[in-house]
Amino acid sequence: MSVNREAALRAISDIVLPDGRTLEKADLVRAFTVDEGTVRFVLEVADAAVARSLAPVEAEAKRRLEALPGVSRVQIVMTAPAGKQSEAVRTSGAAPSLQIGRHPTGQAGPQAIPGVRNIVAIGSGKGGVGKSTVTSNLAVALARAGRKVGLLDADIYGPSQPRMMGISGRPASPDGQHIEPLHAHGVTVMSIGLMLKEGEAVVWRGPMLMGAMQQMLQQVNWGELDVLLIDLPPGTGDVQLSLCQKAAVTGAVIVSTPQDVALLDARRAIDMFNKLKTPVLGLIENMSTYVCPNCGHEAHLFGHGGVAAEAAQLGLPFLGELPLELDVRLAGDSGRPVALGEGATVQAYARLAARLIRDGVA
Ligand SMILES: Nc1ncnc2c1ncn2[C@@H]1O[C@H](COP(=O)(O)OP(=O)(O)OP(=O)(O)O)[C@@H](O)[C@H]1O
Repeated sequence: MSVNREAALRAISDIVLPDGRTLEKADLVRAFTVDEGTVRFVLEVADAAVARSLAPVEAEAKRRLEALPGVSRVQIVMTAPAGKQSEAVRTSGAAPSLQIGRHPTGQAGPQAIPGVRNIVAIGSGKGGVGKSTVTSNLAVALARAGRKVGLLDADIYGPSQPRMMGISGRPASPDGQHIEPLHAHGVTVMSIGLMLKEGEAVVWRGPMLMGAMQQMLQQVNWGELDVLLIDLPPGTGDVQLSLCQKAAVTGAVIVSTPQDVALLDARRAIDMFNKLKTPVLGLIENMSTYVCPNCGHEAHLFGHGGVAAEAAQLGLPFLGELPLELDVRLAGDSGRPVALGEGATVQAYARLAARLIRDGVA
């Protein structure tokens, strides 16, 4: 049996603070989530002294929540709002170094981003299958097809879009509240990697990731977009969860190589999106065929057709296959995605872009 979010929130709402207000009245609870028996939330406090005075409140909240049937774990993070982070406080992970903005705030449900017509998440079960490469090239192909495209690099554990799209430098925030995205190859780009010190995000836990994702979605000046592509980290973790909880995601595209092991992980990713009630728009086979640049011989290094077969079995659209080609990697490494040029791979990306436009999701 699992407890629902509202019941869990209700259980702590009337805890009385030292100043006589209830927890609900004081509005200190942020990013309250219940996930398979784990309750997590942030107690946002003014400074370290207030945090100390609230220790009994934290203990009481933990006690009450742990007493609820179906709750196996309670994680409470006490932290100061942005701008007060140096005085802070005690957290179960490091505070986000997005110095502008705020910690995660309560939100009724998934929200649209003003001006953004579609949000398409690009995911994969396994790392290294080419998800970021596909995202950058698809973004360029959609821009070449005349669409207004945004690209959010949410791969906090290995943000590669700055390199692939050829952008660098910390994005500006003239008002201290909103982040100005960068622009490259006709695409509006933001990477969480540009806002972090190296290695920082790896210690973050659920609430911190959630806050950072919320900022990337809602505080970046995305402008008018036909589609915002989101390059997710591989696997099925807190970023995916935060995204689908915070943003009205149009759907997810899954990238896989044809290998069985990659497909197995892709199935897990699909299962996660199904659980999060995010439609899966289809599957893409990357590194499908290798054409020798010298003799033109075709080889299938990772097998071929496995993703199409998997899509058919799952009753999902197969969106297309993309060849394994040296130029793809070289272009990615040089910051100029291969889709900016001409040739067979470029046409494959153009077909993929046309398909998403035709399906009304880009
Ligand atoms: N079709 C392709 N042909 C040649 N090289 C490719 C192709 N797709 C991806 N690569 C290369 O494979 C490597 C991994 O690709 P990429 O970083 O896009 O994968 P990923 O799934 O996003 O990985 P991560 O798990 O790190 O997020 C990169 O060096 C990239 O240039």
